Amino acid sequence: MNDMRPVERAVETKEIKFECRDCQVWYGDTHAIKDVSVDIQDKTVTAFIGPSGCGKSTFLRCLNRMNDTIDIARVEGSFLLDGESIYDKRVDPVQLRAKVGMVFQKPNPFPKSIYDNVAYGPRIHGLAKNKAELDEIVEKSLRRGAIWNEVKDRLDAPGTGLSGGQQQRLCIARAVATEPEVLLMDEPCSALDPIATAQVEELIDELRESYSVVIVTHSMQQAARVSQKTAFFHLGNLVEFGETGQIFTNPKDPRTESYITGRIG
Ligand SMILES: Nc1ncnc2c1ncn2[C@@H]1O[C@H](COP(=O)(O)OP(=O)(O)OP(=O)(O)O)[C@@H](O)[C@H]1O
Repeated sequence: MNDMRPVERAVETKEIKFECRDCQVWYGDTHAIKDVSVDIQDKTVTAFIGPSGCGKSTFLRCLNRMNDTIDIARVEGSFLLDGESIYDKRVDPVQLRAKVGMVFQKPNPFPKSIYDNVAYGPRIHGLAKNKAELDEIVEKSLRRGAIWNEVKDRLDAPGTGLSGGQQQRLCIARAVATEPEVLLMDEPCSALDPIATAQVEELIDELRESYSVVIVTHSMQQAARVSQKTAFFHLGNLVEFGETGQIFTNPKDPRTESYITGRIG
């Protein structure tokens, strides 16, 4: 039979990496995150946007238990990574942070060589059996961080001697060296010039092929350029979450519209 019906295109379904439900965070009496529920997909860049103090970084830090390090912070709700609670008593936060890596606003290489910056995580997690394997991990990670060509001849030089943009790519290489599944980035370009920012944005787009990436950004242009999903936070609430294109062109909530058109922020 000559079947002329159009071939149905496979719908691209991405796995849910993080399933967050009814999440709350308090700092003492300050209710910083109010009843937030969101699904974060694998192999996707998700941007968290919103005015200063709305809770973007607080929520990001919940995803690898960085708020545990803040005495007055209290976290409630369900945070499931691949279906398992990351706040379960059996979960070791150090192991969790190898799986859910983080890159900070200000590049923060250790006061060690470029090589040792990247080798640090694999060493403490016992990921290499010998020096040759470690060398391989370091090279692969620096390549993923899109900085290998710039540093391959000076791996023993201090990481702190690199330019700001190179330091940030070194920190990304360090974060991917432990083979994480999720990469959290808290305003990773805010200390970088436009050229270094463009390099890191390009890198984020490549990292999406392997990881689930969550980025906090103050730049709506950046969110629009690098992310496929966007979450808009306001006063601790997750006001709107959806496809980045929809959030920026056809927001459903008037608060989102006010923010993206520059009326609040
Ligand atoms: N360590 C802390 N101790 C006490 N309060 C905190 C702490 N960190 C954040 N807060 C408060 O929690 C709320 C949310 O802050 P958070 O830093 O998560 O917001 P943000 O959206 O990331 O802001 P920004 O864009 O300015 O970085 C704010 O009211 C802030 O003052």
